[in-house]
Formats: sequence, C-alpha cells, structure tokens
Amino acid sequence: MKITQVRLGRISTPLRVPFKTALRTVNSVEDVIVELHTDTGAVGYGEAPPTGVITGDTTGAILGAIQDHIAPALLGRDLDEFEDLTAAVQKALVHNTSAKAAVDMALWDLLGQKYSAPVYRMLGGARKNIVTDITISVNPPEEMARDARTAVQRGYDCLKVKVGIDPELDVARLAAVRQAVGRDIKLRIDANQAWNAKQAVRILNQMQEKGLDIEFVEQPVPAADLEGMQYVTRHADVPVLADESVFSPADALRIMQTGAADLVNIKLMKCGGITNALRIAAAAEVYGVECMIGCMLEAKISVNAAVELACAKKIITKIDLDGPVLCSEDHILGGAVFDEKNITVSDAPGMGIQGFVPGKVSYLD
Ligand SMILES: C[C@H](N)C(=O)N[C@H](CCC(=O)O)C(=O)O
Ligand SMILES: [Mg+2]
Repeated sequence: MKITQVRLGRISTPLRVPFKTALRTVNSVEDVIVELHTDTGAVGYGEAPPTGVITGDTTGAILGAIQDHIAPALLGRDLDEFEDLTAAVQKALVHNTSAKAAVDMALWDLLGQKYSAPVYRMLGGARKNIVTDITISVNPPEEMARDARTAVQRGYDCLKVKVGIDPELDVARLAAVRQAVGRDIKLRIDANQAWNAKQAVRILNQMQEKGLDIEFVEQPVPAADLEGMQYVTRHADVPVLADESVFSPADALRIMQTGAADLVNIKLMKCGGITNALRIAAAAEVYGVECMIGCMLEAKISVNAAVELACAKKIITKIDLDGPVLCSEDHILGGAVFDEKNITVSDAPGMGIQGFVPGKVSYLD
C-alpha cells in the first residue's frame, strides 16, 4: 500500500453555544482535514484544529506544515515502513504538533485498514465503551449554573467547569454550579493557566472548605511554571492534572519524575498523534500515573482517533472527549457513536471513518 496523495481541506462545524475559557472564546470548530490516498484505493483520515493559544498552531501553519514539510516525507512510500513513516512525520519539522497529529492518525487509520483490524484492538482493546464529561464555559455564576443544569438534563454526570476569568469569582462560580446540580454530579475544574501558585492553593482550598467536592483541577498555573505546578500539587487539597504543561513524552516524564502533578492530560494535538500518545501512556503505566484523554475544540475525526486510544489503554481513566457533543452538527460519516456522554468505538477496520457529508469539506485542490 503506497501513499499516492496527501489531500488537504477545511471543514467548519457550528457550536451549540459559544465556548469560553480563560484563554479564548470560540463560536465554531474550524478544522484542517487530511486524507492520505493510496494505490489500493484505501484512504486514511486525519484532522487538526488551530488552537493557537495552546499549541501555537494556526490554520495556515497546519496546512503549510503538511504541504511543505510532512507530505514530501511520505509521498511514494509504502505503509510497510510504518515505524519509519511515523518517525518521518515527527522529524519533518519541529513543533507543529497539530499537523503531525492529523497525519499520524491517518497513518494509523491506514494500518488498521490494511490489516482489517480496528485501531483500538491493535493497540490493546481494553474496552468498547467510554463515558465523557462535558465542558461548562466560564461565565457569570448564574449563567454557569443554568448551563450545568442543562448538561445534567442531557444526561451528563461529570462536568468540566472552566474558571480563571476574574479569579475572584471562581469560588462563587463553583458554589453556584454545585448548588444547581446537587451532590451526585462530579465536578472537575480547568483554570487554563489563569492562576499563580499561591492564588491557586487559596482558591482550591476555599472550594474544598465550602464542601464543593472538586475531583481535580486542570492546569492551575502557566504551562512553563513547573515549580508552581509542584507547589499546588503539594499544598492544595485537590489533585492536580497537567494539561498545557505536557506536550511531548519527555514533558510527561519530567512531570511524573518531579511529582509536579498527580495526573496528566494526553491530547493528540499537543503530543503529535497516537504514536507519541502511546509513549506517554507507557510512561504513565511505569509511574502509575492515571491519565485523562482530552481534546481541543475538534470535530469527530480527531476525537474519534482519541476514542480509539482511550478504548485501548486502561491507564486512561478520565475522559474529556466532548468536542463532537458541543457541536450542533456532525459532517463526518462513520467512526465512533457519540450518544451524549456515552461513546462507543467503531469495530470497522482502521478508525471507521467513511468520509464527509457532501459539500461540507472545502478542498485545497
Ligand atoms: C473541549 C475540551 N473539553 C476542553 O476543554 N479543552 C480545552 C481546550 C479547548 C480549546 O481551547 O480548544 C482544555 O482542556 O484546555
Ligand atoms: Mg485543559
């Protein structure tokens, strides 16, 4: 199976409501689509969103990285060179993890198709069903309470609550959400780097003293502040999960070796795809550190790839794969079934993606 064409396109998917974090506000999901065409007719699918505030990747950068650097390293090569192909993706240029992730997942899709096996089974096949949380955007407390109630009515029993815009409001935000949803709903929070270490400890301990029962806090302090992360991990009465602090397998190892966080968030867009995500999962198994699998604001192809990984690896115990359910439309055919919080992986060969609703992808060629 030889790679004959790397086809690129763009797809836009509207959100149900604007998505707001301490880092950005977005109204739609904008993705780059990658199709790896082969001489057998098989097509591998990949996708990458431009999350400039986290990865530094813009739409133009993702397209340019693939077109000018990654595609030339793959064209004409046989899938039997799989190890070398995945390495070529990572070595084609530095950074640009979203572009790498899109192409890496398309290669895994092709591998599964070639051997008629679902990717999650090739990687371990731990389970077929997972349950995701859903994100509550950061807003005034009463608006967040209303959004949390709506999420619970949709069947979600675990909410990821965004905080960090005007931190003085964060305790009130969580109190309003807890009051709205009752004690049986799990609440995890994501500050997206908004606090400093002492502020984080103060806010988190206030939340726990008020009995708000926070499961864990995601990325309380700036990504590069590993000492700050360690300080919060040691002093706050809430487990800490590293998100923006962990891009590469080396980042994950550093966090685990220094005890800078209790948990790590694997995202394909940060680590450059399934190949590196497997390395992070392996390190986490060695260190006994549980992982979350997360997503950016992404539609179904790349979140589907994350589902394949989550269904393969038991060390991934926390699921934040709500990209597709935050969208009001689905333009992608095949793949996992997203039935609100319940996600069922596809048993089709590869990743089970069958293409797009006609007219929804704007191809570059
Ligand atoms: C969508 C997911 N639940 C999430 O919250 N991801 C954010 C980043 C999303 C973005 O800005 O696209 C995170 O975990 O920080
Ligand atoms: Mg996060």
